[in-house]
Amino acid sequence: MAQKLELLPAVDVRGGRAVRLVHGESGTETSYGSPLEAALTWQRAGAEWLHLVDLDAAFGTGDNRELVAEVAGAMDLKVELSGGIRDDASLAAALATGCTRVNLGTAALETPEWVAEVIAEHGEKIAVGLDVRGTTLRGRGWTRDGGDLYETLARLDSEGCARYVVTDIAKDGTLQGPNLGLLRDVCAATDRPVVASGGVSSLDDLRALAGLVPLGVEGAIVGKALYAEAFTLEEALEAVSR
Ligand SMILES: O=C(O)c1ccccc1NCC(=O)[C@H](O)[C@H](O)COP(=O)(O)O
Repeated sequence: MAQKLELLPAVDVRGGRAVRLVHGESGTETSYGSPLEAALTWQRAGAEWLHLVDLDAAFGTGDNRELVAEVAGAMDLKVELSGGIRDDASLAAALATGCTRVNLGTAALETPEWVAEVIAEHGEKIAVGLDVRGTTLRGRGWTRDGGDLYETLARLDSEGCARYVVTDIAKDGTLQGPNLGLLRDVCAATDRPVVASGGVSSLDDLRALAGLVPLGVEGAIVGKALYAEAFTLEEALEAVSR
């Protein structure tokens, strides 16, 4: 039986609040209140995963480390933690939350030797976020160019990276649908599982992503669509359950 698509509802934290951004751009925030309440809402709705992002740490405008640790610690589900994890101290703090895995972004572009080391040391606990405009990677909270997607993917594959979280920044927070072509291309370029992120707007988008599971898409992060109540998480889980 084909594996079902995993769903990862997102809680992005900025200034202590759960927010959504458009194209990941600082200053486009819509606030949705308490991150803990949001996370508990997704957990109560049956989520198996939470995608938890410290946006301040990603942008270099401070951090929400204690709050993120509180949210991660309150969860019974699996947590993928992202945002500003770039060195031994931030990685240790992230892993100490008890999260299931962390998502490295900027570090994979700027300190590849360190990333190779932590992949070798932590294996499945490390995913790399490939955040792209076209086929150009972006780091530092998606504000700086960081090289070619496929060259970086080949390097990370050779270093044993366990999985990738692939975001088309042009789609993120826009409710315009995921970039299925990009996901197909990435899946064709790697045998590692891919988590799709950005742009999900409808249950049909989720069904389309579920159709890519045989190609290597393992999961889908869903943010804005849940906060905008385009559908409920229960409906989303049902839509990808078969
Ligand atoms: O994940 C990061 O490190 C990050 C850094 C800078 C800006 C945004 C960042 N993440 C955003 C997300 O992970 C979104 O929650 C996710 O792509 C959901 O997108 P959508 O469903 O389109 O709201």
